Amino acid sequence: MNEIGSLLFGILIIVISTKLVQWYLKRKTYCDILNRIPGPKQYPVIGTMYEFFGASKYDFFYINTKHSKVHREIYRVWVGMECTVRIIKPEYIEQLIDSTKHIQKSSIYRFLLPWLGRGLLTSFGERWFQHRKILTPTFHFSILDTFCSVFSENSSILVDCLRKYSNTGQSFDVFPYVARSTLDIICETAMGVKVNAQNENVENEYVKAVHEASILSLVRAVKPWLYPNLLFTLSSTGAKQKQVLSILHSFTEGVIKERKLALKNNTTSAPGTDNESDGNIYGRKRRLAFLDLLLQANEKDNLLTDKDIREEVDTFMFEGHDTTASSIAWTLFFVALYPDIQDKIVEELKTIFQQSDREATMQDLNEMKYLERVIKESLRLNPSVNFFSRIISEDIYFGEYFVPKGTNCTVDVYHLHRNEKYFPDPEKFDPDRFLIDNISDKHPFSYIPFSAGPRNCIGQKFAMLELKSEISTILRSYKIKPTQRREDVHICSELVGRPYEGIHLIIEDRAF
Ligand code: HEM
Repeated sequence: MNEIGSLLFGILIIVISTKLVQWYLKRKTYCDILNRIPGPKQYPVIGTMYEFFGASKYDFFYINTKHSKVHREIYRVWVGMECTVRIIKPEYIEQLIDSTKHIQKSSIYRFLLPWLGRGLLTSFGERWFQHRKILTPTFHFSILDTFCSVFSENSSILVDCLRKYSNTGQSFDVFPYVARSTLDIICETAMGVKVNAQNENVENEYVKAVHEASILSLVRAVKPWLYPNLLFTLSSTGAKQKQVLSILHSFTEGVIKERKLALKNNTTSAPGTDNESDGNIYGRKRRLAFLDLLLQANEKDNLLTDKDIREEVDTFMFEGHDTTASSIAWTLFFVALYPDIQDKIVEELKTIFQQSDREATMQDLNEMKYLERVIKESLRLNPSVNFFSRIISEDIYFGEYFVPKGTNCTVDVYHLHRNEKYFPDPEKFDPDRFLIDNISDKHPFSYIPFSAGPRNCIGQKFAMLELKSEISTILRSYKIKPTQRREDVHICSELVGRPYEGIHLIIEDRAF
């Protein structure tokens, strides 16, 4: 090597070393700041991921949250080289989610992108704002009113599907039945198509694929070596995901295609069709499917592309059926465990329906105040969304702890709901915690099963009506009894917190 070559080589080494030192110092300062927040011991590169080594996917929830029992307000974990600050204190949660600044979901949601794309759950910025504005009217009170008959019809089909177990003493897992029913409901109400999943006797392919896609996203999240897309694509998890996504996307594409065709042939009650003016179709009030609004925005105003629609449909199909299925199953479990609470619900239903077997209307559902408290208490103890995450978009202080911009921050809903200050004897199932007099002195962010602030759950009113309709219809037909003890049913937190072993019930006909 001549002199110039050696000189250039020397300069290159100096530049690279300087950059490395700069990166190291910056990184060290960043890590030092975050390591002031308490949390488990971390190691270079792997961070605190060693906790997941050898664990089965069913342990994720308990590993993820075991530190919340020790650090009751805030702590940090390191997913490889990425820090996540977990917050449990209502005041910190309010700072994060009540603000319009920290609106972007955390980096963990990127694993949902192949499935849900940039739908409402995963998008941010102007795109999120525009889509939320387009979608909000679909959950208007007057539209929900027209959905109540769909809730009732599908709840009755669910009751029929369960009849074979009644008075037999045979225990069965109610979860798959409920999941098929909530899938039928979301398809019919939001998408305007009937898929009749409840008529199938086998596990529905779409429901099964949702389950698998949730697990695969989580498996990837705890294996940093699968983060690079290329490595993931080559892995067995990547291959499985490809297969599962093809089932999910063909299902939603089919739903969109069917609805588009129906709109074209004028066989629906969509806005802008001949049926719109009469306000009544097939003896029912006109229904405005969520998908119709999207298709309208696509056709008339060019606001949404075909891909945008597919992504929103995937998001709503997932958010709209898995969360509710889980909440219904958990609530049925609690109601089965506590017969006195079950009796009180039935008393309320007798007052409302006076022995009639008519369908529940919106007004009936609004009168189910005690059942509402039972559902709220169930969502407190086993929220279907146990955690959700954001990126800190501006430097923030949580109490004495500084968290720099760009850090992931997770809200631990499960442990928030067990704060003894707001929920004394937190493991006790007590629906009366939600009596008006008992909630007035609670921190507004101490109970957030549907999140809160600008990115709260858009479907929460829909969900509450659906839950009441399904649970009340079941209890008007059957007495339900548990076959598992509470301590034996574990949470399997994929994206939604499901009962790991299912919810096994015994049912008997009820003379209503
Ligand atoms: C018991 C049932 C439900 C629970 C517990 C629940 C809970 C939540 C929570 C906690 C979030 C915030 C998630 C996050 O920030 O990552 C959320 C968002 C969302 N939920 Fe729900 N949800 C339920 C039912 C539904 C239903 C029935 C629908 C649709 C029909 C729905 C649609 C959505 C959508 C689209 C978002 C994203 C909203 C946005 O970011 O603007 N959810 N839900």
